[in-house]
Amino acid sequence: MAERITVGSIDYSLYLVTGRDLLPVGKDYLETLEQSLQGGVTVVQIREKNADTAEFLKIALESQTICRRYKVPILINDRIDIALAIHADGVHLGQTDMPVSMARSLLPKGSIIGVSCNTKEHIQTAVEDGADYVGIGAVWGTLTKALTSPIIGVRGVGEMLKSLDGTGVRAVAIGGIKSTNALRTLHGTISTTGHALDGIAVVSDIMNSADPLASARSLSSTIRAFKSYSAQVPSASSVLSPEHTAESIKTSVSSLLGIIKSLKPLVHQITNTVVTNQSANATLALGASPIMATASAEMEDLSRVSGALLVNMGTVTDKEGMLLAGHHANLHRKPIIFDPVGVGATTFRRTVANELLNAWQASVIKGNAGELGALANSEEVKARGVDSVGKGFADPASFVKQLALKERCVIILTGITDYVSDGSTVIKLDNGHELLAHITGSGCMVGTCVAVFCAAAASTVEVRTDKKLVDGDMLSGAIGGVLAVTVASELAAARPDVFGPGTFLPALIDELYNLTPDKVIEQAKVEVIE
Ligand SMILES: Cc1ncc(COP(=O)(O)OP(=O)(O)O)c(N)n1
Ligand SMILES: Cc1nc(C(=O)O)sc1CCOP(=O)(O)O
Repeated sequence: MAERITVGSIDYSLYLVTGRDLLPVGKDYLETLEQSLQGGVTVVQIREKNADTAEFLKIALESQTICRRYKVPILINDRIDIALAIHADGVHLGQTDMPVSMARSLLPKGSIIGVSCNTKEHIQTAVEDGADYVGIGAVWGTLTKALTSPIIGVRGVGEMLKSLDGTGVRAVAIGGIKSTNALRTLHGTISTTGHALDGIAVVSDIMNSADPLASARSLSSTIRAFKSYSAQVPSASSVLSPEHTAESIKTSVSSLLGIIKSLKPLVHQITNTVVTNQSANATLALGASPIMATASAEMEDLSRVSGALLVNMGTVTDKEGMLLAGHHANLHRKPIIFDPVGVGATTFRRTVANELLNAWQASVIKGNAGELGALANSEEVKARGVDSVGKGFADPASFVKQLALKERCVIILTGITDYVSDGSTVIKLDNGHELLAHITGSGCMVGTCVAVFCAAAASTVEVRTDKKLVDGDMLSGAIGGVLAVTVASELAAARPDVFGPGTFLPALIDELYNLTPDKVIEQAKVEVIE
C-alpha cells in the first residue's frame, strides 16, 4: 500500500474539490485531475453527490492512483466508509455529516479531518472537536452548489480566521474562487490579527476549464506569490515600504505630483451629482484627466484604460455600476479610492458600503470621523447626515491604524487635522483652511485628488508582482491627495482676490493648477507619529 500523508505535512495551498458534472463536453475526468495536479493542486477532495457507492469507490480509487503519483493527499467528501475502503488520507465533513469525534474514532490514526464552517460558532466547535482544518464558505457567490447559508464575503472570512488564532487548525476558503478573484480573496481575508488563509478551495475554476493545467497553474502562482509576501509581513498592507520620515513622505508626494503632470493619468470617477463638475475640474487642474462615467456597460473597458477608480457614495443611484466598476478595477489591479459619503446617515448607505467593501478591495478609504466611525461600527463617534457628531476620536491615530488593518487598505481620517495610516505607519497632516468648510464638496475634492495621486503611484510600478493586489505606494498617494487640497487651500485663502467662499472656490482650483513639488515640500506640515 502507498504511504499515507501525515497531517502536519499537508500543503493546503490549492485545494481541488472535484465535480465531474462540470467537465466541459468531451473532457475526461481523470485527465483533468492529472492536469490539475501538474498545474499545482496540492490537495484533492473527491466530492460525488450523485454517485452510488460502487461508482464512488471506483472514482475514488482511480483518483487516488493518480494523486499518489504526485504525492498529493486525497480526502473523501462526507463518506467515511469510502475513505476507510480506499485508505484515503482523510475526510471532509459538512455540518450535517458525522461528528468529528465519531469520524476520528472510525478512521486510522493520523487521518485528516476537515469541517465546513460558515459561522464563528462552527469554527469554535470544529476547534473543540479536534478538526485538522476548516473549509470556510461560501466566500463569494457560486453556481456550483445551492447555498443554504449567506455568502460570507472576504471580510467575514477574516473575522472567522481570528477565531483560529493560536489553535493550529488550518483554513481554506471555498465558494466562487477563481483566478480572477484569488488574489483579492487571499489579501482581503487576512484578519486584523494577521491570520491568513492556508489555501483556497475551488471546483469550477478547474473542473469546468478547457485547460485545467493552465487554470491550476494560474491559481497556484497567485497563491505562491501571496504566501511569499505574507511570510514577510503578517498584517498590514504596505509595510514593505521603508521607514517613513516627514521628509521622505514630502519627497514621494512631490515626485508623484511631477508624475501626474507628465503622465496625465485617466481617473475614472463615480461621484455624486453635487460635485461632479467641481471634481472633474480639480482633476484637470492637477494635470490628470477625468472621466465621470456611471453606466455599467462601460465599466470593464474603463478599468483597462484608467489609472484609478474613485467610488464616491454621495448619491447612490447606481449600486450595480459601483459593484461592477470595483470588480473590474480589482481585476486589472487598479487602485480603488472609496469615499463613503454620509455612510452613517441611513441603514441603506451602511448596507451599500458593506456590500461594496465585501465585493471589492479598496486601496484607500477616506472619510470624516462620522463616516469612518459608522464604517467601523464605532460607539465613540456617531454620524449625522454627512457630518460627525461630537468631538471626534479620543485617539484618532490608533483608530485609523486599526481600521486600516481591518479593511486592509490605507485609511484617511479627515478633519481639522488629517490622519492617514496603512496599518503600520500613522501620519498626521496639519494643513488646510477653514474656508474649505464653507464650500460644498471639498471633502469629495480630497477623494478625487487622492485618486489622481494613487493613479500616479500605481503607474510608477515597473514590475508587477502578485504579492499585493495593487502595487505602488498607496500611502504616499493618499497623503498626496490630502496635501494637494489642503496646501492649495492655504495658498488660495491667502490671495488678495479671495474675500469669502465665492471667490475661494475658483482660487482653490487655480492653486491646484499652480501647485508645484517645491510648494508642497515648503508648505506641507507632515508628522510621522507612529
Ligand atoms: C474544503 C471544503 N469546504 C466546504 C465544503 C462543503 O462541504 P459540505 O458542507 O459537506 O457540503 P457538500 O460538499 O457536501 O455539498 C467542501 N466540500 N469542501
Ligand atoms: C462544495 C462547496 N461548498 C461550499 C460551501 O460554501 O461550503 S461552496 C462549494 C462549491 C464551490 O464551487 P466553486 O469553486 O465552483 O464556486
